[in-house]
Amino acid sequence: MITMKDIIREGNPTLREVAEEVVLPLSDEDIKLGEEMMEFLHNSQDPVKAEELGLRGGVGLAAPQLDISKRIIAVHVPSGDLENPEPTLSAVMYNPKILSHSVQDACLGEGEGCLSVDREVPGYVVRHNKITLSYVDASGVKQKIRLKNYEAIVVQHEIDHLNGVMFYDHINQENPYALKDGVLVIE
Ligand SMILES: CC(C)(C)[C@H](NC(=O)Nc1cc(F)cc(F)c1)C(=O)N(CC(=O)NO)CC1CCCC1
Ligand SMILES: [Zn+2]
Repeated sequence: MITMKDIIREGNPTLREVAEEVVLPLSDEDIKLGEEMMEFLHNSQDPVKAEELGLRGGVGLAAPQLDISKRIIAVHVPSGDLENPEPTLSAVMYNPKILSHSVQDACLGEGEGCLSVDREVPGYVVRHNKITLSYVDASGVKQKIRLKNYEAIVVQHEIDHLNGVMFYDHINQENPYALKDGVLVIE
């Protein structure tokens, strides 16, 4: 079972590598890894388990964060209201690829953090507001989906990890809260 000790932190060179595409058909090993990554996200969002296991509440995870330089990500975005337990996005994605994106950019009003970064790095992380994404799912089926707003931000944050990019690479050094006209701030 994945816990925080399995997650590498900034400074580990693996976080700056470009990860390798996963070979298809998916191996049992890669399928199992995806399941474990999703289990981590579920556990991390369960107050009892997160407390027991000392987990930070995670919404996404990329294989390079486990020191495995493969193009695998897991995302689990809760719906946000307790009545509706259905997550708005929950998927293990193999070889995810952004096919196209909106001209419209967006950022989280709160800025971003990272499970591999044990410090606050303030500032806006400007990303695409909408993306069209292809990936292979855990059943080996090629999927093509469109995402926007928070879900799109999460997936872009995870795909960055597959390309050795950290969220703070996007922050404007001169003025971390500088915003070009028209960037949507997502609260
Ligand atoms: C770094 C951390 C603060 C833990 C961040 N979570 C988060 O922003 N909020 C959150 C946590 C939940 F459990 C459920 C929920 F809906 C929201 C996160 O998981 N990531 C993922 C990560 O580090 N992947 O490598 C960072 C987010 C910043 C923007 C998108 C992902
Ligand atoms: Zn991260």
